[in-house]
Amino acid sequence: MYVGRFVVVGPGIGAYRVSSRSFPNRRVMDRDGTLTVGPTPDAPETDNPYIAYNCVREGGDYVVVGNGSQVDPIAEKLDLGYTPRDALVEILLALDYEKDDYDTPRIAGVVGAEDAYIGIVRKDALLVTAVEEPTLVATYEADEPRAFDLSADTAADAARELYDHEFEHAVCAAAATVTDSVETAFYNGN
Ligand SMILES: NC(=O)c1ncn([C@@H]2O[C@H](COP(=O)(O)O)[C@@H](O)[C@H]2O)c1NC=O
Repeated sequence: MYVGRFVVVGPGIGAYRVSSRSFPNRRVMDRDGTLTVGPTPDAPETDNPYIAYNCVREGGDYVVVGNGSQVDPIAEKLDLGYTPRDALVEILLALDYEKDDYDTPRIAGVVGAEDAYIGIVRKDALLVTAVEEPTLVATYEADEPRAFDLSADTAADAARELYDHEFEHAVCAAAATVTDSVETAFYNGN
C-alpha cells in the first residue's frame, strides 16, 4: 500500500517517514538538532515547494514532527507557550492542505515526555487529538489517526522501524525521543 508521508507519535516518542513516488532523491540532514528533508545532490531540479522542509524540530518542552513547512510555526507557538492542541489547530488551519495536484494533507505530531498529539488538515477536515499510545496518520489512504504497533523505544530504532515498514516507496525517516532531554536520529537507507 502507498500512503505517502506518515507520522507516528506517542508519549515520549515520535517518528516520520518520507515515502515518495515522485521525488525519491531526498534525504534527512541534521542542522543543529533540527532534522531537515531535502534533495540529494544528484536530484533533478524542481520548483515543487513542498518537498524540502524541517521535519523534526524542538518547540518549548516538545518536539514537533511533520511533512512540511507547518513544523516551524507549530514549534514557534509551543515556544510561546501555546498548548500542543492550540498550536496544531491554529497552524494547520492557517496553512491548510497543500495546493498540489493531490490536495496533499498536512500532517503533524507534537511529542512531550508524558503526552502527545496528532493532527491532519485535509481538504474536507481538520482533525487534532491527544493520543495515549503510538498513533499513525498519513497523507493518503491512512488519513485518519489510527493505532500503530511501534516496537522502538529509541530515536534510532524508531527511524529504522518506520523506514523498514511495508508501506511502499520508502525514501528516508527521522525520529525523536523526549525525556528530560531530546534525542534525534534519522535513517536514509544506507
Ligand atoms: N512532504 C513531502 O515530503 C512531500 N513529498 C511530496 N509531496 C507532495 O505530494 C505530491 C505527490 O508526491 P508523491 O507522488 O511522491 O506521493 C507531490 O507532488 C508534492 O506536492 C510532499 N508534500 C506533503 O507530503
